[in-house]
Amino acid sequence: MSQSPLPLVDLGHFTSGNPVQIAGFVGHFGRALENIGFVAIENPGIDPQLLQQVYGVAQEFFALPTATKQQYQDPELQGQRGFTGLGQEHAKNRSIPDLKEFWHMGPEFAPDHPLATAYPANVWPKEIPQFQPLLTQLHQQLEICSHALLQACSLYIGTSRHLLCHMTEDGNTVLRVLHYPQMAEVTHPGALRAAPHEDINLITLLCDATQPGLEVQQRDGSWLAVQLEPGQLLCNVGDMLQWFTNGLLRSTTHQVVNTGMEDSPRFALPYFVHPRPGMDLAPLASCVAKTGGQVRFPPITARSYLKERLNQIGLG
Ligand SMILES: O=C(O)CCC(=O)C(=O)O
Ligand SMILES: [Fe+2]
Repeated sequence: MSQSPLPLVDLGHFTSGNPVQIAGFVGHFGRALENIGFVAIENPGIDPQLLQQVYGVAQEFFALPTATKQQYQDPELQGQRGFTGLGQEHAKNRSIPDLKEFWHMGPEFAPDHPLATAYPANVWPKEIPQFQPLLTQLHQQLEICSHALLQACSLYIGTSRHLLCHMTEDGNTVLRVLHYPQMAEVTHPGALRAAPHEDINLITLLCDATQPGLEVQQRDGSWLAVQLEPGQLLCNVGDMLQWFTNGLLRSTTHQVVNTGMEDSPRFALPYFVHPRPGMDLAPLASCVAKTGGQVRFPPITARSYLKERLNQIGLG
């Protein structure tokens, strides 16, 4: 396992830099997504105090009795909103479930919005009144950050600056509050906190987790342990963006390891950016040109792609 750091870029150079800094950001960010698929972001615009408050309510929620948490697990929602307990999600082609439980929240729409009934409504734990406002605030800050990163990505892949943002407008973007319990609480031999997997969506933003454990697979197969500095955020490419860019940008395998019974509980906050369900993910011509001219993936809507992939991981 290697410890060399991931590429690091400063989002301030993109959002308030001069033209040279903007171009530098686009180049560094894009090349990192192309080479490793993961990049650390300095100055992501996420309030560190808010992040600590969110981890505080996450700790409070997951410390509730299992029966209380299960009130927020609706089998009809198949994990798309509210609580999902231990033993549910597993990586693709793997039967042993991951050692994690989580909470999902999605976008909120006004009742007269055309997509108001397209996604399940959010649910909120009544035991923790601050859960909803804090998560909603974090979701908003992450959305702003994701827009800047998607713009930089669009410029890098040679399309109009707003194309990827436009694709994600009213998409089913989900904030996941993850809890990996202390190992002594679980018994499944061979299970990992998160088995090797690739994310399904366009890009993922990962706030700094409360404990180490995340590892990214490098091109030579070795695992790189990721350790962010406080205030940094990770961005990685998901399979939908790899598809849409004809493989130019790399959806990299990653995992969360547990090293022993003494592991502390770990909390993490991935934000999975999704396109609108009707968007076609057929590879973009500019990316086909940059990847040798052969179209590698057929057209498919984000809706069909997601449905198939959720089925493969026990959430569909
Ligand atoms: O816990 C982490 O740091 C990463 C989680 C992750 O990769 C996922 O939920 O897809
Ligand atoms: Fe992931």
